[in-house]
Formats: sequence, C-alpha cells, structure tokens
Amino acid sequence: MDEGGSRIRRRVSVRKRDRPSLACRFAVPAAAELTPGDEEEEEEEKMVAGNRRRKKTVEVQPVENNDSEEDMFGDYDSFAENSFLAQVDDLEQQYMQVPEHRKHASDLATEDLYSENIKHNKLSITTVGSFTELKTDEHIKNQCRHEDVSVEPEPDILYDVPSSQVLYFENLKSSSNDLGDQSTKERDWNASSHKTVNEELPQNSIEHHRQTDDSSSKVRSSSEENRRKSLKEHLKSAMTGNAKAHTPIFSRTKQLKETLLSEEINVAKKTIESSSNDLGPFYSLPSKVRDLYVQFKGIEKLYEWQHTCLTLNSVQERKNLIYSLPTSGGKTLVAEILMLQELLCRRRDVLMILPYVAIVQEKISGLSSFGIELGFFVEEYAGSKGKFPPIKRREKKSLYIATIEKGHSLVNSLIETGRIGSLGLVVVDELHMIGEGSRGAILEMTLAKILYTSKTTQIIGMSATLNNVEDLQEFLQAEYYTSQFRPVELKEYLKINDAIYEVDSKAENSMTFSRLLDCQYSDTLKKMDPDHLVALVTEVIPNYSCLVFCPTKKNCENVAEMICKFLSKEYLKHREKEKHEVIKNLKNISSGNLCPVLKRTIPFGVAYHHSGLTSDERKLLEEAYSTGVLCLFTCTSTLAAGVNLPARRVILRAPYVAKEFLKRNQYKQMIGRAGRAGIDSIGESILILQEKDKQQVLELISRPLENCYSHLVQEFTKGIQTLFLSLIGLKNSTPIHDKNSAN
Ligand SMILES: Nc1ncnc2c1ncn2[C@@H]1O[C@H](COP(=O)(O)OP(=O)(O)OP(=O)(O)O)[C@@H](O)[C@H]1O
Repeated sequence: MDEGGSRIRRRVSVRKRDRPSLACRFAVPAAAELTPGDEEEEEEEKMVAGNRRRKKTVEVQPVENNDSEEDMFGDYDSFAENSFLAQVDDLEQQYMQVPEHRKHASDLATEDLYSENIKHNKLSITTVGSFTELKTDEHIKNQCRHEDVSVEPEPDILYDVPSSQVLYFENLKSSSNDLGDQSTKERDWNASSHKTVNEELPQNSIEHHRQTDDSSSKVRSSSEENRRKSLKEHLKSAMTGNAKAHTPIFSRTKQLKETLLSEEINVAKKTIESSSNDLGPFYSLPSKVRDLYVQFKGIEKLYEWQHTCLTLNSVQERKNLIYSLPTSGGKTLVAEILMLQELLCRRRDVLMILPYVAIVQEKISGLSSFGIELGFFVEEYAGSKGKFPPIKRREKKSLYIATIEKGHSLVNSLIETGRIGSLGLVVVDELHMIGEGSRGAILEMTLAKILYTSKTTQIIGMSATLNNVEDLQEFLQAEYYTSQFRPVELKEYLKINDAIYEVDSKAENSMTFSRLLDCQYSDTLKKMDPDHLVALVTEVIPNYSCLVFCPTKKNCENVAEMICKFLSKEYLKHREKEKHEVIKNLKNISSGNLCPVLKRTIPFGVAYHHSGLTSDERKLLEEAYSTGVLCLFTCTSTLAAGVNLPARRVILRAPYVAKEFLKRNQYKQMIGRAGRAGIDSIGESILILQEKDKQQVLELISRPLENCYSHLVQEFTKGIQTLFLSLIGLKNSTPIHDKNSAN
C-alpha cells in the first residue's frame, strides 16, 4: 500500500502531468541509424561496459539461467525514498561504529526514547547551569561538567534505536544544535513536541525531575551528604524554575494535543477491552490516526469493504483472519489499522511479514512517520538489518517489518527467550507465498511455531491470489473474508499478430475481438519489432506510464533499446532537463560508469529495471519513474508483486518468466500493477502472444488460480528437517524416552 510521511512521503502518489501530445509518436530511424557499422560501434561501446554488454536481438529466447528466480528472490533493494534511506544507512553505519567502551549506551536505549531525548537535547546545558548555581564541591562540579559534556549529543545513546527513527532523532539533534544559545525553554518545547502519548506530566516537572535524577546520580558517587544537599538544593531550584518558567503558547497547544491524544488512547484501550460495538472515532483508534491517513496518504474515507472487514465480529474477537481481494483493492489499510490497534490500544508488539526487501523498506519508510506521531518503534528486519532477540522496550511497542526469512529468525529468537507472548499480532502480506518453494516452507514453519507456542498471538494473512483458502483456513484456524472490489477498473487484453482481443470470461474462447492495432510499420521496423511493441507503448507514453514485463533481464535491456531506436525525436524534449539530471546522478553513484544502454534510453524517458541494477541505481530510476520523468520501464518479475508504481498500461512481452510458462497468479500479480488507486483512473494490460502459445494462454486466462501446497516435505533440507532441528533447538520437543517414561 502506498504510504508516506510529512518528510518521507512517497512520491508515487497522484501524478498530474501536463505533457505535450506528440503528433508523431514513433519514427523509423534513418537508414544510417541502422547500418551494421553502427551496430558494431554499439557493440564496441557495450564491450567497454563489461558485463553489461548486450546483443541487439529482441526476440524472446528461453534462456539457460532462470533469472526470474534471481529477480523474485534476489537481494532486490529499495523502492523506498532514496534520500531518506540513504540517510538512515549513513546513520546506522555511524552508530554501529561506536567503540566497545561506549556500548553502555545500548542499555540506555532500552529506556524510553523521550528520556534520551531530554538528556540529549537539554540536560547537558541545563544541568551544568543548575550545578553551577548550586555551588557544590568544585571537584564534583567539574566532574558533572565533564560528564554532562560527554552526554551532549553523543551518537551512542541512540545505539539501539531503530535506524528509521534514529534519523528522526538525528534531525531533532541538529535542530537542537541550530538553536544554539536560545533559551532552555525553547529547547524544552523541542523535546515536548516529541513526547509520546504516555507522557502526560507537565513539561517542566518532567524536565526538572529528570535533571534531579541525572545530577543526583553523579553526586552519589562522591558524597552522600553532598548528594542530599544537592538534591535538596536541586529540587528547590527546580521548583523555583517551574514557578518562574514562562511556557510559550505553542508549547501549551502542543501539550494539549498530546494530552488529548493520550486521553483518546486511554478511551480506545477501554473500548477495545469492552464488549461494546461502539468503535469510537476511528476503529477504536484516536482520531489523530484518521487525520494522519488524510495527511500522509490522502485517504479520507475507508472503502465499504474495508469498513465491513474491520467491523466483522471475528475481527473484533481477535480471531485469526485471511482476506483476499483483487490487486490494488486496498488490503494493506485494513492490516495497518489492525496493527495500530494492537500497538496503541492493546500495547503489544506486531510483526509484519513481506516478501521482498524492497517492499519491507518501502513499508518502513511509509510507517515511520506514523511511529513518530503515535509513539511506537518501527524496526526493519531485512537484508543485514535486525537484532535477535529484539530489544525489549519498556514503554513503547515495536512494529517489526520483516522479510520471510528474517521474520522466521525473529520468531525463533522470541520463542527461545520466552518472549513470544509479547507478539500480539502477525500480519502476512502475499500469503500465497506459503506455497512457493523453500521460502514458502520457511513461512509455513514460522506460522506453525507461532500457532504452537503462543495462543494469544493473532495471525492475519492477505493476498490477491489465493485459491484453496479452506486449506489455509484449516492450517491457521482462521476466518475468511473476500470481495471482488477493485477501485480502478482493470481491462485485460491479448494481442495476437496485429489484433487485440479483450479477455471476457462470458465469451466463447474467453475473449472477444476489440480492435486492430494502428501500426504503419516500415519494413525495417517490422523486422526489428515484430510484436508491435513500439506501437503499443506509444499509444500511452509519454502522457502516461507504461510497464513492459520481459521474460529475462537481457530481454529487458534489448527491448528498451529497440523501442528508443524508433521513438521520434520529440520524446527527447519531454522533461529534458530532469532526464539529464537523472543521467548525471546515475553517473555520480556509479563512479562515472554509466551503463551505455541507460545512457541511450533515458533521454527518451525509457529505462530497464531488473536485479542487475545496484540498489542505488534502482532507487534513482524508480524515483524518476514515479514522478513521470521516465515514462516507460522494461522490467522483469521484480516489479510484479506488491509494488505501487504508476502504470496506465502493463504489457507482458511474452507469456514466460525465463523459460517457464506463466502461472496464473504470476500473471494476475503482473497485470495488477496497472491502474493503481490514487495514481491512475484506469488501467489495462496487454499480453502479447504467438499463435503457438494461444491454447496455453487461453487456459491461463480462464483457469482458477494455483493452489498453495505445503513445501515443508518437498523442500526436505530446508523444510521439515530444519523444522525438526529448530524445534529441538528451541526446546519445543520432548525426547521419546521422556515421553515413554511419562506414560
Ligand atoms: N480507502 C481508500 N481510499 C483511497 N485510496 C485508498 C484507500 N485504501 C487504499 N487506498 C490506496 O489504494 C492503493 C492500493 O492499495 P494497496 O496497496 O493496499 O492495495 P493491495 O490490495 O495491497 O494491492 P496488491 O495486492 O496489489 O498489493 C494505495 O495507493 C492506497 O493508498
């Protein structure tokens, strides 16, 4: 689901473009452009680019390597906002390099962030001031000064804070530094503005109370008498300070808002615990949550199905739930509301399992702003990120967002440390993945372990492509909800030769003739583009966006290049400067080593997108595509599931993923990228097929989705064997002789 925050708002949201219509949509290149000589020159250039060298053929050839596997399960990185994640990474690096002797700070991190915040941003100055006033022993004074100085914005305090939120506190720190010599009161406001909903004490009293704690602990080590004196003096000073303190108006407003939110949460907690049907302002959540959805995502009102689903008795009773709706149906919002209920009202941690690193990062970026506003941690468990067992948080609850593998390790660590009960809710997006190879086996193991070890953990699974739901229901002991709602209509087409057919389940053959493709191709173009891709994409770009799914990475690059060869020069003028900027940035991040294919295609607004790109390259290209600077991606299945990019038209270059014929759920996920709610008002897909594949394609579009079957046994070493070994390791098994003796 599309998410964003004030600072980190996703930029794939509504695109309103005002692009010139291009009279001549595609052009046959001048003969000279296609001479063999040119091809040789290009080949030379490609040779320079080393492994990025590509041949010119655009024919779909089944290949030896299944790069789709690589795409689907590779280390595909981020679709999240570029600059935000880059900063997060930098910060994480910075904090991870904290020397060993300063790691005491990790203990501090288990304390509430608010107190850390206060210590960092204010105490270093205010405490020194207090002690100077107190005229205590000079040595103690110096020591305090020294210690306070060392407490002044040191990075190690944030050692264990999730990186997503470290960034937030880093910004806070810099804003505090910017304040320079401004009054303590202003800094107080800074801290108070980030107070959590649980911290209802008046600002000044918290402030001085904590000063007292902090200073007294230092004095204790020197002299008990001094300590008493100091405490007494300090309290006196604190009270005088309180009395004198002039609270700025904006601080009071902020306080009022915080208090209101806190009260609303208290009411929400009571509502959720009671058997009442009154769900309060926003599904048992404070009205602030509703405001945040309007502010961050532009969601003003829930769809009817979302409301129905959230008010189901089974959901109110926290029964396990599976729900299934078409792609772009808005499934994520329901899961998010249930997660927020768990974090804020029931005060328990939540685990969200997503299929790819990219989607985890996208979600982290989107939900961090909610965490900051509502007072919970958002923790990333993907790639190299994640701590096992997770840090125990005293007050705030954690939302762990994890890939399938990291989710499994997280659950293991919670079982091992006897903390699995702290997990109130587990949400699995793309639940159909449970039937996919060794990754499916890991997901199944994770869920089985939760079911077995924690009776209080609710499990929610969602997907657009489920078939044998009863089996899954039985496994998860879950209720089921489904609807056919899709906010943006998606029209499915097939293209055979130059005829376009609409997929129509009521028609004989499941398709009806729609139109002939308007393509006046020269002989050269016919030869280079027998599938009329150029004609298909130029019906859409540059005014709208288009995704072309290709069976292989190599084919992606070839298709991108081929299309650009036949686009008219007019395309070069569209958002020319921004495209040059993209090229410049790409050069910068790849040390001047820009891929020659991208160098040629980006000026036309076209790029390829597959797992061969570095994560930084991908982020940059996605950003440019999301904002309409690029209007066409040729891509592999990497972009098939769960990604919310704009696409008026999705074209499937062939009914293959590598050399495997498309599965129905892969097909559904791919075409489902077209016409995303909030981005486009209509969507269409065109599957290009050859006569030889016609029969198989007709079956593909009319047969039911594939069933999910357990892979625990099929994937023996990564499945049942791993499960047994880990159950022994987690002491969740009983040796046979113990069992016999018990009998
Ligand atoms: N009530 C709503 N009003 C307006 N927009 C909504 C609403 N609910 C969700 N959306 C938007 O619809 C888009 C698609 O939603 P979401 O990503 O949740 O779909 P999905 O069902 O998870 O799709 P997929 O299965 O393809 O991942 C998002 O941009 C989201 O912000």
